[in-house]
Amino acid sequence: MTPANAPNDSLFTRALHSQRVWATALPAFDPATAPAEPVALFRDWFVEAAGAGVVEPHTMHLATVDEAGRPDVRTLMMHDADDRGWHFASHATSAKGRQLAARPDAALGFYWPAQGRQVRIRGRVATGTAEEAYADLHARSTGALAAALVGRQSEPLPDLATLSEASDAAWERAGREPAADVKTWTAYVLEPREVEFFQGDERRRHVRLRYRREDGPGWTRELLWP
Ligand SMILES: Cc1cc2nc3c(=O)[nH]c(=O)nc-3n(C[C@H](O)[C@H](O)[C@H](O)COP(=O)(O)O)c2cc1C
Repeated sequence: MTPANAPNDSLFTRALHSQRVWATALPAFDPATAPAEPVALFRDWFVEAAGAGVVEPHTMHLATVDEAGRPDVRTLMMHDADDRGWHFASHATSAKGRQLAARPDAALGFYWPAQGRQVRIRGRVATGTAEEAYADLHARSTGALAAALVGRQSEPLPDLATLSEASDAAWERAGREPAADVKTWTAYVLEPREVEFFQGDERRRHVRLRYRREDGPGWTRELLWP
């Protein structure tokens, strides 16, 4: 540690050491009452997270691997969760798009701190049709369309002025041409093989319930040591 870093390091250390998890009243979770299908439980927990005021409960982490097997992760918006799986959208030409095209195995993670709840999902990502991508692109705000119209996601950007110019042009076009298409915009669905629900507990007796399925339709359920 150099002297120049000392004040910042001590602020950092104090801030870090003052943090707590599972220090509030948390809901009880009885796995014996859990439904046979994980998506039903996920949808219940999502409604409860939104109702409890969890900030942006629809954001999730998507983990992929690149062609060399190196993991990558980023935050995305969940667009739906249904019998097919967990839906999201992005550019096929982005890093994640290229990684998923080469290796469609992926994982998602949600964390809802107000309730001490985590959900982890593993499976394969299927690519939706062009019609699904178009519908997704136009289901949301002008800002979402403008952001997609900017394109070139994950390419190196020479400077912020270049982004500002491209963004202004995209906002202008999104307003003038609300039906504009973005060919690289792609709808994806992660089809789950494993879904784990984690209910945190103040005394660290966390409850973990994992659903698993192979190729058949039914799910098996098992508890895991925390
Ligand atoms: C809260 C939040 C939501 C995001 N939602 C999306 C999204 O739905 N789709 C998307 O392509 N990128 C989204 N991003 C940006 C991604 O995290 C990421 O920067 C981008 O997709 C490029 O990732 P890649 O280089 O791994 O492909 C979001 C970022 C944040 C912080």
